[in-house]
Amino acid sequence: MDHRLWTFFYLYPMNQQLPMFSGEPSSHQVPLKDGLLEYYPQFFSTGEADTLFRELTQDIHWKQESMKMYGKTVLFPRLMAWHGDAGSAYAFSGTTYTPEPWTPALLQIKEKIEPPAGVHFNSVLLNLYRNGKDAMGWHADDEPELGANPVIASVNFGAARRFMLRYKQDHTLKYELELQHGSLLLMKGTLQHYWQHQVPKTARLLPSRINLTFRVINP
Ligand SMILES: O=C(O)CCC(=O)C(=O)O
Ligand SMILES: [Fe+2]
Repeated sequence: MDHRLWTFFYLYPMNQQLPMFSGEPSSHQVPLKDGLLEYYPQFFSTGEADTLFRELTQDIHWKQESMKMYGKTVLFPRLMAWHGDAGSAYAFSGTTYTPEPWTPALLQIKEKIEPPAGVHFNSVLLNLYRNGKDAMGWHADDEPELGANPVIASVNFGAARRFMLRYKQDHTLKYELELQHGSLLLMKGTLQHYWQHQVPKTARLLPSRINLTFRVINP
């Protein structure tokens, strides 16, 4: 099927509140060219998501990190934190991050997402987007320590934001969804080889949003 048709087909039901008749949260498979997304709009109940959002906002030591670009120090337009098993150090944009230990809230989330993800995660990168001006530019999660075809589990709390994907070799091939409060997005297969993703800035006045990407870091 034409890719734009897929986009329309999947985007429509994704924003609906689907009734859940079984105990399992419902999900949508998005079979992209050379990659796979699986979206669970209401993976956490609203009550659970509200509590986790509050706990993470308060308990994480959020920091504005910087990176060197063309000899200049540039602040990332968001706050970040890195948690995980001791020994899962992670190099990102020229800096090596040593993880803080797991907190009860992080362990609670990790235990709940591991069955659908089918892997045991040893680390999580946290990003706090303070308002619509905070963002993340185009990139792929393709650092060598993530291995060839990583499963990355992205968990979202707070303001809903656009999550855009583009095919690396043909930017007209695109997909986009709005990541909701309490949702889980699994990125799988060869997605990180062939696709980039971003969370764009918006002029809309938005409250804060927390995204967690659970990862398996190979030593
Ligand atoms: O905030 C998001 O939804 C994306 C986060 C992301 O791409 C990353 O942490 O690598
Ligand atoms: Fe990413």
